[in-house]
Formats: sequence, C-alpha cells, structure tokens
Amino acid sequence: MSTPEPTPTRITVAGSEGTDPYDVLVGRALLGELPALIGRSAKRVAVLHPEALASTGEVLRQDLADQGYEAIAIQLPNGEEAKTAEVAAYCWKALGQTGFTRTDVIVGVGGGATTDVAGFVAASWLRGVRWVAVPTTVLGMVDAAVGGKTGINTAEGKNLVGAFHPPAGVLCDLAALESLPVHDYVSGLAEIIKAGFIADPVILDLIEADPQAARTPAGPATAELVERAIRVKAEVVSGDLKESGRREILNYGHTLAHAIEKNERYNWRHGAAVAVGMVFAAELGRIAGRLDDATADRHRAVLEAVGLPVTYRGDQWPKLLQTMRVDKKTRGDLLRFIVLDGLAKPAVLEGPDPAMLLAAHAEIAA
Ligand SMILES: NC(=O)c1ccc[n+]([C@@H]2O[C@H](COP(=O)([O-])OP(=O)(O)OC[C@H]3O[C@@H](n4cnc5c(N)ncnc54)[C@H](O)[C@@H]3O)[C@@H](O)[C@H]2O)c1
Ligand SMILES: O=C(O)C(=O)C[C@@H](O)[C@H](O)[C@H](O)COP(=O)(O)O
Ligand SMILES: [Zn+2]
Repeated sequence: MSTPEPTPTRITVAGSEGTDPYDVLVGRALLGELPALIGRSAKRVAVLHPEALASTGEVLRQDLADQGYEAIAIQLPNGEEAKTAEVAAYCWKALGQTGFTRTDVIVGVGGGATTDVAGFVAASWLRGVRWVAVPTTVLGMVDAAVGGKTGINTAEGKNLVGAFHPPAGVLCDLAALESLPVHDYVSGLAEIIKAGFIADPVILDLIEADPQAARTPAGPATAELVERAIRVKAEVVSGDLKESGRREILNYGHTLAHAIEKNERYNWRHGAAVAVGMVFAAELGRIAGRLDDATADRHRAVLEAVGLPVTYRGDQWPKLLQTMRVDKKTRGDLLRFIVLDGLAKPAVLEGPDPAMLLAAHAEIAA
C-alpha cells in the first residue's frame, strides 16, 4: 500500500484592487487540484509549457482532455527566449484558431519565464482570461508565479511590456524540482535569499547552517525555504498588487540585475544577476550610511556560499547605468533603488549621488 501524500501547505494571497484572492499550494502530487481551479465553466484549456517540459505538458494536456476539456498544448522556447512579442503573438494565434473564449483557461507550466508569458497571454487575450500557474523551478515557485506580475521583454529592456493579472491559483509540486539543473536551482536561491534580507532573516540562518544542502531539492530545509519565501511574497503583494508602494521592496537587487541581464543578452540567469544586484544594493546602502558593515558583508558570504556570483565585468558601467534609467522604479530622471536600513528593513534610496553609485559599482566590479 502506498503512503498518502501529506496535506499540502496552503498560503493565501488576498484579493485587492478588484482582484480575487487565490491560494498557493506547496506539496507533492498536486495536479489533482487543477480541474477545481480551472472550473467547469471552461470548455477549452491551453497548456503553455517550455520545450524542456514537453512530456509534462503532454501529460497535463491528456489528463485535462480525459476530464472532458478541449485541451491544447502550446510549446514555448525554453527560458527567456519565450519572453518576446513574437512568442506572445504565436500564442494568440493558437488561441484564436482554437476559438478560445472568455470562460476558457490558460495553464502555465514551467519556470518563471514560462509563467510570465502565460500570464501575459492570459491578461491580453480578450482583455483577460483566467489562468493557473504550475511553477516547476524554485524561482517560479517562490517568486514569479505569485503576485500577478506578467510580461515580456523588448529590445530596450527586461519586462518592459506586461500587466498585473493574478492567477486563479498556484500549484507548487516540489517533485518538479528534482529534474531541475543545479544552476537553475541555485538561481532560484537568489530570490529566496532576497526574501531573507528584506523580510525573513530565518531564511538566511537556514541557508547558512548548511549551504550545500540548500543547493539541492533533497536538502532538509527545502520545503521550509520555499514556503517562507512564498509567505514573504504573498504578504507583500496582498497589500500592494500594482506596486504603488511597499511592493517595490521585492525589487531589491533588481535595478542592476535587469541591466546585467540585458547586457548579457539574457544569457545570465535572472537569479545570478539578482545576486550581483543585491551585493551592489547592499554596498550602496553601506556607502549611503544606512546599512551596517556586518549585514552588507553577509550578502557576499551567503550568496557565495551557495555558489551565486557577486561580481560583474567592471568595464560595462556606462551601459548598465544607461539601462538602469528605464527601470520601472525610475521617476522622470530620478533613479530609485531599494536599499536596507538594516536587516529586514527595506527602504527606498532616491537619486543617489553619481559618485555613490560609482563607489558601489567598484565593490562589485570584477
Ligand atoms: N513575475 C514575477 O514576479 C517574476 C519574479 C521573479 C522572476 N521572474 C522572471 O522569471 C524568469 C526566470 O525564471 P526561472 O529562473 O524559473 O527560469 P526559466 O523559466 O528561464 O527556466 C530555466 C530553465 O529551466 C527549464 N525548466 C523549467 N522547469 C524545469 C524542470 N522542472 N526541470 C528541468 N528543466 C526545467 C526551462 O525550460 C528553462 O530552460 C525571468 O524571466 C524573471 O524575470 C518573474
Ligand atoms: O513581484 C515583484 O514585484 C518583483 O519585483 C519580483 C521580482 O523578483 C521579479 O523579478 C519581477 O519580475 C521584477 O519586476 P519588474 O517590475 O522590475 O520588471
Ligand atoms: Zn526577480
């Protein structure tokens, strides 16, 4: 007789600004939850998945077809290559040809890049249809699939086109992490560590206690780390869906990170860029006299301990600075950064002196 799976952890994201609340489930063997989230008013379901998860996508599609839905699978390129207007247009065409209506549902199964596109296609098709996120990476579970930020990149930068369109539910099946390549797994740790610095320092303690174990899904703290980071994200987005204020803290490290990703033509993983971006933000906080030395140094130590980068090519600064000017937190010509006033005390630093930025950059320049 097989042992039943333990009850999944349920973390609720409150509805706000006219949107419905939804649950993030963390556990194993969760796909049985999918039909309830899709609902019976849907006739058609489109399963968007990356190339790497072709068989998972097909299993899901077949399962939904067996339950009476007219289910199609739409295969997207892996990773960041999916976050383009061309790929979104390809999806719109498939939905159009299937006769997808307002009561039909999109399921995004894959990493953060896939769920960003799936959510964006759901937000834009017929001005908004229901969608369900099935994240299969650490980063997708703890960050991308939760909170309703959906979008694609343009030639000018990262996530420049998108919409706030929360999912109807998020299913985080921890078993999916077992097939994830280690560099993708570790990339997701950057967003977990971000949650540690901005809100929940127990995360940092857990990782520092055994950084090698934190690098694998078999580690004893995996479920706790994932759940703690989701709770941070859920709490923040519950109060500020459209990033009118507090949600900006989730962008810790991202101002520089997005510039690095663009500069590297998206060949760097998002989490790797966020790791360097957080060290930069910590140094900026220290130079501005706001962050103590111990907390600033702790960034480098914990990120390096799990194998994330903490430096970037020193000769690229003018280009990075130029890209940072179109960051979504910028207001007019005023650059704005999330810094820490101490551990778990995120705050905004507006219009830092260019000399300060240069000095912080010197600390991460390879
Ligand atoms: N919307 C948000 O709030 C938000 C938050 C954080 C990050 N993001 C975005 O998320 C993206 C990064 O997401 P990511 O780190 O999940 O990377 P990703 O989506 O690029 O996936 C990484 C690679 O792993 C493959 N993959 C996915 N799941 C797998 C599995 N279980 N087994 C084997 N291979 C698998 C993918 O096909 C891809 O090749 C970035 O575009 C970033 O901007 C969005
Ligand atoms: O959810 C948020 O808000 C975040 O900022 C989370 C980030 O980790 C994520 O990378 C997000 O996509 C960045 O958003 P952007 O608005 O700076 O493009
Ligand atoms: Zn991020």
